[in-house]
Amino acid sequence: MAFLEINNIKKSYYLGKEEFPVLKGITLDFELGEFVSILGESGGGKSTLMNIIGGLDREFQGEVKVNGEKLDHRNEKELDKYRRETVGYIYQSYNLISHLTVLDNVLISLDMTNLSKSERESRAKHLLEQVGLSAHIHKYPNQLSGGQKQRVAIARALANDPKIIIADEPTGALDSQNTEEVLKILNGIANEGRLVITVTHSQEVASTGTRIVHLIDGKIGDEQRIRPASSQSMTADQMQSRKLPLAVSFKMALKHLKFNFWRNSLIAFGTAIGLFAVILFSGLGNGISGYISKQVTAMANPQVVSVSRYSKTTSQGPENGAQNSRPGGTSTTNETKTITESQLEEIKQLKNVTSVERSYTASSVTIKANNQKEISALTFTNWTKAITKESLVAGHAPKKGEIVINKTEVAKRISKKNWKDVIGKKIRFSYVTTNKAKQPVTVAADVVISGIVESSNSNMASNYINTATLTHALKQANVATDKTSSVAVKINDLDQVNQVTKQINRIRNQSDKRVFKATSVSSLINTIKTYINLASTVLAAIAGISLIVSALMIIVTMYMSVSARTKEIGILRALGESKRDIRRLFISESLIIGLASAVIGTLVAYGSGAVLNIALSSLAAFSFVQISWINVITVFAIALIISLIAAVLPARHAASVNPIDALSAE
Ligand SMILES: Nc1ncnc2c1ncn2[C@@H]1O[C@H](COP(=O)(O)OP(=O)(O)OP(=O)(O)O)[C@@H](O)[C@H]1O
Repeated sequence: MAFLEINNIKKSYYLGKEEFPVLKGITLDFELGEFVSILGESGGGKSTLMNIIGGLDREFQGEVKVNGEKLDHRNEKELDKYRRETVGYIYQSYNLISHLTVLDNVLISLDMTNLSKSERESRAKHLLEQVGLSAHIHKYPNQLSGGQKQRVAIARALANDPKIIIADEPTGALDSQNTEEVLKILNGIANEGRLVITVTHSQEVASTGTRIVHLIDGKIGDEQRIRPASSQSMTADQMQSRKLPLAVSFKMALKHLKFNFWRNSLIAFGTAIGLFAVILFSGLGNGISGYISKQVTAMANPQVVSVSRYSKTTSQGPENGAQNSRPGGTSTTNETKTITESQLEEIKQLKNVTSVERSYTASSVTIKANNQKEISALTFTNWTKAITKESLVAGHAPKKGEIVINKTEVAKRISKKNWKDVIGKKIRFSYVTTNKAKQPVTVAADVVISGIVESSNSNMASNYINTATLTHALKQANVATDKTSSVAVKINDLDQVNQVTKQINRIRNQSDKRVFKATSVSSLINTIKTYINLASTVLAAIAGISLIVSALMIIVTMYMSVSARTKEIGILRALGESKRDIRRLFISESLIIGLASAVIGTLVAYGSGAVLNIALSSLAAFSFVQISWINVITVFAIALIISLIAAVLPARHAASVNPIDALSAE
């Protein structure tokens, strides 16, 4: 039984409906140790026959039997394995992969074997030494002569220790000296006990083999035995083939990206711009919301809810004490509803409420320091838990008999330059209001300045007097202290603030009317944060549009890469790589570009964030750009998803290329 049998092979090409028969029933037997030359005129179907024998062509009639077993050419995976294990190719045009070194070109085949890394490398070096190329293993194909290239191709064809070597015009592009050397090597290969089948036009080449087969008009003409086949049998197979591991596809992708380093770096940079913008805008959003909540919580305690009476007409309820209301709950201009003791109790009973303080507001207040002019038209409120210590720029919160004054409104007017020195000074405040008998009275007291606040909100009362001191002065003037329009409600847990605020707002009286209007700073912060989030999301979305451009860029690059590398795809398929391996190769390339651009985008965003923070530090001692881990992870995820999506179509296209057409690509 012959090692390779081909029986009644028929193959036609079709142009439209017109049939062009090329092979018209070819039957041949081949033995191991033979060096068979197939001679025939140009266009006679020699390459077509080689593609069928080599397992590249699946569209034919007839059968190919290897070692007595029929090759199922309908089964693509079986053919991949056959090419990987049994066949080695040598072409007229060498078909080396230009971006891989000589050594790497030989290693591609070996990557599909079960040899260890060091075994693969030493075998590749050994094969290159056998063909006399030891000194050239780190060169790229374009740095070699034609004869050297063909010897690399021979070393590569032998790498996986195949039983069959198919050589399609192996000396067609070589001068006589190189031709002689290559023929010697091929004869040596046959003598080792392999089957060498070569296609040639040259009678000289043909006559160096063991047998010549003439192909005439799509059929076998005469056959000529020149000498007997080598009787040497091949040593038992040391190697077994394996599917190409993912890591190898990844490494090959890296090598190709390295080969076209600048072009690929530009693409990665282009993609990185969009990612950078997304990450920076998100970081800016984080920073600004952080800044605003810091500012707001510095102004007022977020754990305190300000409660006033609910009124439909004045739905803009007073915060932190009504501006237009007078202490004692009486008002000269407007009938503002006051909070009674029992209503205050009702709030006190609510869960999570730790204390309720009345908020007294005094307007048109006059103060006088020793030997100084009067300062008038001021607004005072009592110091409640709603006011934070952070709002103090100097001194401490007012204890009994003390007051905290506003920096610009009062302190600087008392002492322009040394405004901090006013702390400890005694002042007298006074204002006119109505007493319980609705008579105008003056409320006055001597107080010591304990601290200074800087209010950034001019609408807010910005001088704070100790509560006990104020109520004492009110009582002395016979002004009611149990009816105010506003109270400060302290809640024990920041997380409960919104819940309690809602609860207070839901309280209804006997006639089912809403009683209170509660506002908390945390709800204000939340509202502001929502707006900032919205703004930064819109900005990030705009940046996202540039990501679409990036994705298109990767798609175009990948498509260009596929068409520029059609031949490489053909070579890899001929070496036994499957469609899946080709797909993985291109997807890996795209993923690496995506990953690189995410790294670049993140680094540039961190860098420019730091620069922005320094530039903005004159505005406030705060980092306005705060890039979080979530931002970084999101951007990496976006980059990987984009590059994956961008690679899918080109990679599928690459995998679907017919290997024969790919090999004949220019
Ligand atoms: N994909 C194809 N579609 C249509 N016709 C084809 C195709 N490939 C080859 N042919 C035709 O089939 C015939 C045989 O081609 P093949 O390449 O096998 O010849 P060959 O004997 O190897 O020629 P040469 O010695 O010039 O390389 C030629 O006439 C060629 O034009």
